[in-house]
Amino acid sequence: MTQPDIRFDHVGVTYPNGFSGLRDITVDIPAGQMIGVVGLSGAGKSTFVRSINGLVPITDGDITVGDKSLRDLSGRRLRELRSGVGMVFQGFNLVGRATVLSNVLMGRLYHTSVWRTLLGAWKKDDVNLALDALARVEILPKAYARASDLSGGQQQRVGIARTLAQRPQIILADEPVASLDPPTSHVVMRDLQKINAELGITVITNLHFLDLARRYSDRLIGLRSGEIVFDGTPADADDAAFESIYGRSLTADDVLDAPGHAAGAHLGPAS
Ligand SMILES: Nc1ncnc2c1ncn2[C@@H]1O[C@H](COP(=O)(O)OP(=O)(O)OP(=O)(O)O)[C@@H](O)[C@H]1O
Repeated sequence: MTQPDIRFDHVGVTYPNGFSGLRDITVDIPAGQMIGVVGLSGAGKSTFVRSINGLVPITDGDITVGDKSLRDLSGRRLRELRSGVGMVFQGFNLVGRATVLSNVLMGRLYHTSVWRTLLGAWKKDDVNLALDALARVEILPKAYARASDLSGGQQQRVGIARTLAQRPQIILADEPVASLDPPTSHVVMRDLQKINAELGITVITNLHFLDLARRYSDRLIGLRSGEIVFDGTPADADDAAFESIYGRSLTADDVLDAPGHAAGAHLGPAS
């Protein structure tokens, strides 16, 4: 199956309260790229990422995923598009009292009849797919543990495995490491990078920390007030680029691995 390119054509998102989340975004994302979306809080990163699978409806322009237009896509056709676009969430979104394997099998829901889902009568192929996905993120031994008994990093890897079980062409990761400590953040980002490199799946990750975005992406898209103010390789992202994205110079709060930077700690006010 050919992987789809993603095209934003003059896309705008105006929320029901009139707030403009994205303005006139035109950008092409060829299949197979590993993209880091960066910007200040409120810049529109989540809106950008979530518009690609219709979680946030666009109000101007159009997004195409392969030959499918998201404009006015609803019902069965929207579900079909979403079946090829996996999503990884900041809060993992697992069912805590269910096993790891059951959570991963949820990635097969679109391809499974209601009676099989209700009875837990999963097809052997689907179970094998779920076990393979767990092996890929190196937590196969936890397949029969309760999801809530896992550490945050392990839970996020289950979230990634669930997405992989979906056999997606695109993975959208919305702040996937925001709840994790620095070493675990690197593990999860390496998983996403590996999946991109080995399976050719387009991965679009919205990240608060610039050093993570630079290290694990091959292209950075910088947003500010709902507009693209930077689009280039990590090597292009010099001080001037940071200033245009953040409207100020880089501070320790923008970097995960700043010296003495504990998880979630703030070294001082942003200048
Ligand atoms: N449902 C909504 N209704 C109204 N405004 C919204 C809604 N969702 C987001 N916004 C606003 O749109 C802007 C962009 O939000 P978005 O969540 O995309 O930013 P972000 O860059 O991901 O920021 P953060 O890192 O804080 O999540 C923000 O000003 C936000 O308050």
